[in-house]
Amino acid sequence: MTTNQDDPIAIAHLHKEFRGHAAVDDISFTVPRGRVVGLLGPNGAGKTTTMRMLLGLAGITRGTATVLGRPYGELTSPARSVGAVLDAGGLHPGRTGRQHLLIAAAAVGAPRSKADELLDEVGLASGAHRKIGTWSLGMRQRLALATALLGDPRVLVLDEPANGLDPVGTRWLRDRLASFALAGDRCCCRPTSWRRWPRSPTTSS
Ligand SMILES: Nc1ncnc2c1ncn2[C@@H]1O[C@H](COP(=O)(O)OP(=O)(O)OP(=O)(O)O)[C@@H](O)[C@H]1O
Repeated sequence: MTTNQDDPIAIAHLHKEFRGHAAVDDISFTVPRGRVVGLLGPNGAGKTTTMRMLLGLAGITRGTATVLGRPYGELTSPARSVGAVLDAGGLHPGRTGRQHLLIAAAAVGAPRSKADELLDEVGLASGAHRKIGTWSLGMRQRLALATALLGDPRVLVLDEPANGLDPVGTRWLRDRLASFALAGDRCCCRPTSWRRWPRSPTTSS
């Protein structure tokens, strides 16, 4: 597959081995501006590992993965470049949703008002003062998405963001991602498990 290195996400001949076993084998794709692209493949096909390499969370064995033309580690303001949801289970259970978002806002230099605005937008305003440990999976997914949006990034990378969302939440997420991609020159990449599919991940938009 040919790739365009000018696209906001560009993956070229990416390969990852864990102790001699290939988790990702020579995958290439790009995510153009204004698009929401899904990465499809069965469990264990390497979707999450691909996203982790893109975000600098896993080393690359061979190939390249760039966001806005650079490896993630070379971005000058990563939070303003790319927002990510990789594991909504990683939130601190003893903090309230609002505490979590205020801490994250301070870390990326976003105003406190942005945290409250996003809590409202993702439908968590009424539960924001409860501890995250008491929240449902869908609520945690919404909070993770709000966290990813804090820096007003140009690119979103989301790993199975609809997990745990109710039908209304799933519809809201679809519309939100479409409007995100359409606003300016932004784009979104979201892996989705799909059983009964060849082992190598493929893309669809
Ligand atoms: N840290 C690790 N050490 C060893 N093997 C790993 C590690 N992370 C992932 N793998 C292996 O790499 C392969 C790809 O895993 P990955 O989580 O990327 O798949 P996936 O497509 O996201 O799966 P799922 O749809 O179940 O989330 C799997 O065989 C997995 O066991």
